[in-house]
Amino acid sequence: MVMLLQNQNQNQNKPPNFTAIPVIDLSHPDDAKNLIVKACQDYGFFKVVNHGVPLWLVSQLENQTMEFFNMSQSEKNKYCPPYPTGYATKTIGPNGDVGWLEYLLFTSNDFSTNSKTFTSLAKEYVEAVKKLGCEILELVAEGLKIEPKSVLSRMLSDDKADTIFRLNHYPPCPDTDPDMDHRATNTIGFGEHTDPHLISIARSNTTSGLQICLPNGTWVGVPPDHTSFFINVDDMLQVMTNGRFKSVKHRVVTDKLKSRVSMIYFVGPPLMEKIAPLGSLMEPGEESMYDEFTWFEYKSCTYKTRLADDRLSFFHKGCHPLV
Ligand SMILES: C=C1C[C@]23C[C@@]1(O)CC[C@H]2[C@@]12CC[C@H](O)[C@@](C)(C(=O)O1)[C@H]2[C@@H]3C(=O)O
Ligand SMILES: O=C(O)CCC(=O)C(=O)O
Ligand SMILES: [Fe+2]
Repeated sequence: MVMLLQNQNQNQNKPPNFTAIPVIDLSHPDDAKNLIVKACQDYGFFKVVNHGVPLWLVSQLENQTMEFFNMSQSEKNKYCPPYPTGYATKTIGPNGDVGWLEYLLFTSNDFSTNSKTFTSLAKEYVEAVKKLGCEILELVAEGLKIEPKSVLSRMLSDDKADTIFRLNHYPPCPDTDPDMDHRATNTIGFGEHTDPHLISIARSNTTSGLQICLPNGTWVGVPPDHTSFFINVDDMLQVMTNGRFKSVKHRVVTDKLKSRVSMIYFVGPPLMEKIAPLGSLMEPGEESMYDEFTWFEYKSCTYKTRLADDRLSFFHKGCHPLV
């Protein structure tokens, strides 16, 4: 893959690893519900183990995904239907963002590529991850002590849930930056952003690269763990918890020698779902930080902005969205 990414070599001086990452064991739901809420408040980010998604499924889908990305560029380009679904390289979104990656993006349950095996594995994986998403959203409601416990998970179990499945491939990037005196620099694979949805459920192979921003503004590296899932709090969950949970800012840097592959399932509500802080969560006299809007309105705004833009700021009480 030939890539020319001008001004993309940023010195991200390898940050320290996030050693305090909350690890939630889903085989102990009573502990898990409280630990999840704490993790969402403290970092907007946590890792789940004993998640119930079969590891054979995960690794077979990863192999199939690599088979796709290992095809010739001209073969892959056949899978570039009109944005936002299908295969793309370098460009992220419609507004000029670029990264050192290629990816497949599926916005429906149709995972068609050249391989029937890929299609059926992707279907099975997404079903399993959807189940995991419902379980996590139920635990969030239970941990927050709000009823019914399906108050969040119902948006995902709804047939009209607006989800995205994304497979990212970051080829090795042998960068050297003459301005940096040949010190190691890292090229941006996926620039910093928050995810717009409710939660994102992500995993990767054993190559590092994912970094998150802690509430004090420090960037930390997330040590890869190919058998676990990493959960991000996204913008919609920040709104629905009236800011108690923080949508986590994250980015991906490339590796000089190893390729990285990640699979992310973005859990979005039905397009016409009205999004506002949950009434059952609000303390007496607590003011809503956001005006009510639909997920469709937020999503439309998302696609009019750049990756690093603070999209939520347009929806703060009294601000006028770009719709
Ligand atoms: C630059 C962009 C890409 C993005 C849409 C956007 O205009 C801003 C948000 C981006 C993001 C981040 C999370 C997901 O990867 C994604 C699919 C999403 O819903 O919002 C991407 C969008 C994209 O790649 O199309
Ligand atoms: O590749 C990753 O681990 C994260 C990519 C990402 O943030 C995204 O696709 O929204
Ligand atoms: Fe993301």
